[in-house]
Amino acid sequence: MPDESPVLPSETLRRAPKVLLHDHLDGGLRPATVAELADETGYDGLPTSDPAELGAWFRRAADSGSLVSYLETFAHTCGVMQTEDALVRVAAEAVEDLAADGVVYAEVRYAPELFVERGLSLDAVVEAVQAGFTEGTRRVAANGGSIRVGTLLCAMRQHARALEIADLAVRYRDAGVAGFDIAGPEDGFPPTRNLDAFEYLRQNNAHFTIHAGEAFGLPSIWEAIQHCGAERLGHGVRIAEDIKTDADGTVHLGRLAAYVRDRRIPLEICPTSNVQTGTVRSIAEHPIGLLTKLRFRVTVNTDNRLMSGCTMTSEFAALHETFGYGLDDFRWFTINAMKSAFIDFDARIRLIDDVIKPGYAALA
Ligand SMILES: O=c1[nH]cnc2c1ncn2[C@H]1C[C@H](O)[C@@H](CO)O1
Ligand SMILES: [Zn+2]
Repeated sequence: MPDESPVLPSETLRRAPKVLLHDHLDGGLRPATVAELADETGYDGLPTSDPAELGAWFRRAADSGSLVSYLETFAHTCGVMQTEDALVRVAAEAVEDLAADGVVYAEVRYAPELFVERGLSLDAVVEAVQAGFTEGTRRVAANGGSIRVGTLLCAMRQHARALEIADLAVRYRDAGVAGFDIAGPEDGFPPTRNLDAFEYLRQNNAHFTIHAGEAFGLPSIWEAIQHCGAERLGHGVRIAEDIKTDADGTVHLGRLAAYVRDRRIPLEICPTSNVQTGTVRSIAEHPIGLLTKLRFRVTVNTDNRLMSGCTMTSEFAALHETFGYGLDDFRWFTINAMKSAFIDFDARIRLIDDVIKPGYAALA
């Protein structure tokens, strides 16, 4: 770890090409958009309509120390995302915000089943979000930028619609849906409740990740990989519980941790979110330091930009400040993420060779 590395200005980190695999659409709205959509759609549940106060409120409420209370504020973002117009707007703005943050490839996820309260069909939800991503990508290109966005469809663990959502992901895979995920409360909702969905996805050669090893420990990670067949782990941070370090610094990997590392299973690490949900006490104590040193396939992600008040740039800045990571480390996280994306191999290689490597070389 390059402790003596020079201080990297935030603008350098912003310009560095970044790849984001774990970002929730309903966790990344602009506060002003939440307020305006509430007004337009007649949603009256917000604590305030002032954008600055609203942004601060979301962050405070998410600093909750538990995943279950962290998830409570999504009722408000989902509350204002119940029309096609709202979904198009939120999706288009997400792409603009990610591009402004220096993200060159993103997989943005959401649960279609949360946007049907006012009568939209699941298909209409997916089509509206895809239209928004297309519009956002067009606006970025019109401003001289470039970004590619893929979609992951989530099923909520506490509902019983995973097979239906898996089918939706397969049906829309040629329209921009790159994969599937399960999200929501982890404790009490093991991933094996959705085995039929994972079986269906595997039969259809479709990709999926699973939120696991955030609010629940090793059994959740083990089930996600060995029973369900997850290709990546959403968070996966509690794999550190299977790693022991002796007083003399010798490290021992348990069988599950060794398997995750040997198979290069990507960890979608979201440092700030993990502090907010109480998964870890602080960024300084975050196992990303150990996992990176041990060369797990670590990726860095935002999770929920609104609730965490973060961006990819700010997550990189926090890691730079806390662990002394420099551009070589950020390039490594970025290439790890690009290799782990759910788009085709040729496209991943092209982004690595034509965008990421030259982008870091230009900063060096
Ligand atoms: O970190 C998370 N863990 C589990 N579920 C989450 C996390 N962040 C967001 N979600 C939930 C809330 C959203 O409504 C849902 C789909 O984006 O996923
Ligand atoms: Zn998440």
